[in-house]
Amino acid sequence: MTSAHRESVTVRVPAKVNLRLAVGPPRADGYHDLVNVFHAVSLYDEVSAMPSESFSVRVEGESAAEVPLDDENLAVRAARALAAHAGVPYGADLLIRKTIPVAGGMAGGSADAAAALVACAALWGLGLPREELMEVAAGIGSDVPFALFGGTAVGTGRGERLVAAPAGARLHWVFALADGGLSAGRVYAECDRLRAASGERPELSGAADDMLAALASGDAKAVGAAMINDLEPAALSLMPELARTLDAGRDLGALGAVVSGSGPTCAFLAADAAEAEALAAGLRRAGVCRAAVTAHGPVPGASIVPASGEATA
Ligand SMILES: C[C@@](CO)(OP(=O)(O)O)[C@H](O)COP(=O)(O)OP(=O)(O)OC[C@H]1O[C@@H](n2ccc(N)nc2=O)[C@H](O)[C@@H]1O
Ligand SMILES: Nc1ncnc2c1ncn2[C@@H]1O[C@H](COP(=O)(O)OP(=O)(O)O)[C@@H](O)[C@H]1O
Repeated sequence: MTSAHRESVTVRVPAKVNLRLAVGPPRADGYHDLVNVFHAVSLYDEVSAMPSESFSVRVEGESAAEVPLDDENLAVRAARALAAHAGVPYGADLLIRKTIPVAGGMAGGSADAAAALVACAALWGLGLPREELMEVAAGIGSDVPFALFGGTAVGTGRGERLVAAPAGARLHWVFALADGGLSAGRVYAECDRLRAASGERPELSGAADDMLAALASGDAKAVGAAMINDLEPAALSLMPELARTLDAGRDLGALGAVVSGSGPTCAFLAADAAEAEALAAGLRRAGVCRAAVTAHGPVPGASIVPASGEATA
């Protein structure tokens, strides 16, 4: 491996929460059209890429055992896809330091894929514009482009077509982590099943209007009131115990309480950092979650961590 421009590149990448997730009817390709207001939060994974002639991955962190180490790993899939896209013969040894809950509805695997794209593009000296990385990202998974994009954004199509949303004020969050995970595919299928049984007809037009107005106003209370996740009934149907967690957060004064994406992590909005800490402590005391962590948003998407001595990456 002689052509790599660096010894190693490390990228920090945020988790997401869905501030508004509107789900349309199932499409012919098995996916659903969405209006998906993504919001990047300060809960991060780190992915380092080292030069190699082949592709491999190691994972460190509390939930490392739940992450696949073969080609099913989304970071490996992303690195391979980038090499194929750019037509380069390089490989990479990837190291993932995992903090984002696995299968938790916070897009940790997608985040790692986005981080691997940024890390390998730099490691291999590809000089690709972000837009081109976004195209490769969309081929890996619906949530991968947002992990590159960061901030707050509205995703349409499968969630991969992104437009930045008004920045608004800094938002303070508590995430209640659950035991076990939920598969996104299973939760979408359960959503379809519940809707078929009730005759509900989903409507995407204008679905994010209330949330976008609330974000633009900078009023956290309005944001909390506009938080709606169409996948929540399906996640609650598959994991009924989450209702207790959501109720506990509401009783503790959360401005908004939703299941994050396909779950089972529950997201609570607090008025400020101190209220978020108090809410997290209350959830722990109530014994309604495996762990409760605080974070803020919006934060930038996948970004290179400057090596020591480097001013910028
Ligand atoms: C629900 C969301 C909300 O942001 O995220 P998570 O909460 O899982 O992180 C996403 O839509 C998940 O995105 P992601 O996890 O990248 O999904 P993909 O790998 O593309 O697809 C996994 C499966 O989810 C279903 N799927 C996904 C996206 C979409 N717009 N419609 C779907 O029906 C399909 O059954 C697909 O086979
Ligand atoms: N790098 C990765 N990190 C986490 N999960 C991964 C990764 N690569 C593949 N996966 C697989 O993707 C599934 C969904 O993971 P994740 O993205 O964490 O959840 P979610 O889609 O709920 O946000 C996991 O159960 C795991 O099998």
